[in-house]
Amino acid sequence: MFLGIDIGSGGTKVILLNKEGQLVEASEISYSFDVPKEGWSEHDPNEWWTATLKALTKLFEYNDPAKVEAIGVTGQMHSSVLLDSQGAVIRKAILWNDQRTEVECKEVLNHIGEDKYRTLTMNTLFPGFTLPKIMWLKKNEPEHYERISTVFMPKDFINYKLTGVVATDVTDASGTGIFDVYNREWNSNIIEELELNPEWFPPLYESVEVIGKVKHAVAKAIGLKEGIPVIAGAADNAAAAIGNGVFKEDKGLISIGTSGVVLVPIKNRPDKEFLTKTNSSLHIFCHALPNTWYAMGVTLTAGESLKWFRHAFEIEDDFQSLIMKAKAVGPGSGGLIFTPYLSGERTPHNDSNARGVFYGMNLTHRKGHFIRSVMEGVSYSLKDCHELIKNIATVDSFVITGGAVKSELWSQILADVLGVSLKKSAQFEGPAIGAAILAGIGVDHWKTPDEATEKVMNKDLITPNEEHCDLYEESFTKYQDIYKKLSAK
Ligand SMILES: Nc1ncnc2c1ncn2[C@@H]1O[C@H](COP(=O)(O)OP(=O)(O)O)[C@@H](O)[C@H]1O
Ligand SMILES: O=C(CO)[C@@H](O)[C@H](O)COP(=O)(O)O
Repeated sequence: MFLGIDIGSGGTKVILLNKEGQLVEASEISYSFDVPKEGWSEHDPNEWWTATLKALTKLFEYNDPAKVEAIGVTGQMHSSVLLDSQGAVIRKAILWNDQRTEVECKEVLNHIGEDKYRTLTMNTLFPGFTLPKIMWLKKNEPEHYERISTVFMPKDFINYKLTGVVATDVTDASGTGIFDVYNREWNSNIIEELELNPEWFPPLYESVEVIGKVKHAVAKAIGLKEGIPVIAGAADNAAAAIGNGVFKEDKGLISIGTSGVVLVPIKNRPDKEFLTKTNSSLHIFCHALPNTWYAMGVTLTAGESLKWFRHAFEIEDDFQSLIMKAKAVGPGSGGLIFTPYLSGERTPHNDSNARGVFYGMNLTHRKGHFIRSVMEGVSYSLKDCHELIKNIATVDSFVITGGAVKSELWSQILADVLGVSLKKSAQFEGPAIGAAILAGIGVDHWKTPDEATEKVMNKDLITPNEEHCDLYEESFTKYQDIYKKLSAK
């Protein structure tokens, strides 16, 4: 069996995949990230490790850990884990949806030159990326900056706890802002220009490469056999794509987890000419198989918008009961429109000051209208991403994954808003499954992801309802107008 571990933003998920690619068991330990200030988000990496151990204890309650043959870890992207020279965590990780570094992004882009920076990395610099966080620390927390010995991502930290090896992979390095996505290597130009220490950035691997073996003490504590290989693993969106068989340009992935993404593999290696056709709010990153790349639009607060709504209004109902209330309301939520910019937005606005709005409230609106409008608003934001992706890739079909896939209504709303058929993944633990598949490839059990996924990818097809599509098309225009009218940009 192969073990997949996913350090999600809302919980750590662990899964076991058998050698036929079937999901044997899954377990999750949920948590929430800290929001110490408006626009900030942080999480203690040690909590991710504790959650991993707890989730594994649950997973192995009725499964034999000695049957695990390889391990793949994945996790949220960009969230900076900083270690000192003793391997201790210096401070809480600053997460992918943190917006504190708008000034540092501008400073870096001014220093290097915006066009040059984009050519060097294939991307613009978003506040959630790792580089501006390092620059922020230099200015605001010099006592922490001085202690930095390693900069890596959440899944790399778990790999380090498992193996003692400091490493990262090309998919996560892509989201640091210090990485040459075209050549799949650290960008020495940026490192030199910004006077960063090149030793902070770990040795690079392709996602499927083995970085080391589980340490004796850890193997003993979990009950694993001695010497189990751990692969480098991949960023969560790349892993989710692999877990859903999305690694060629014919198929795309849409995910609604804490964040929302629209992802398509790119046909050819992305070059300067490709960049001229590509909106700069899209991400161009290395994919999890050697010599492959993808383009991605990101909505920062997707599933998290519904979670926020539940907390903000102290609603006791679970997601299922909450969504029942939305079901009773017709498409369009009686004219109520929500913009999900609760922690700024990347695609299409790249605006850390964008904020959420409920627009069009009237005396007829009830709780169900608000819940449905949140689900619709998140879907509109993914339509914004989809529109930009359509300009650069022709994709025959999209698979939908993430926690929101548990809801039939949300999946249908998304199909109606986008006006495209969606294949709904049978499993919502896409990233963890993808990590386990990559582990299977890493130890030569499978050659390609579809050898693992073809038997298990039973996906329901969700076809859009044409009447609803027309209505949503009109609401989408109003949704876009809200940002245009209220934006401070
Ligand atoms: N039963 C459900 N119905 C609809 N949405 C759900 C349900 N359970 C969870 N979600 C949504 O899924 C999100 C979490 O998705 P998940 O993929 O687990 O996120 P992450 O990987 O970021 O931790 C929640 O924020 C919530 O909006
Ligand atoms: O920042 C991004 C992608 O660039 C996010 O997609 C994070 O990778 C978090 O993912 P989830 O926890 O929502 O899966």
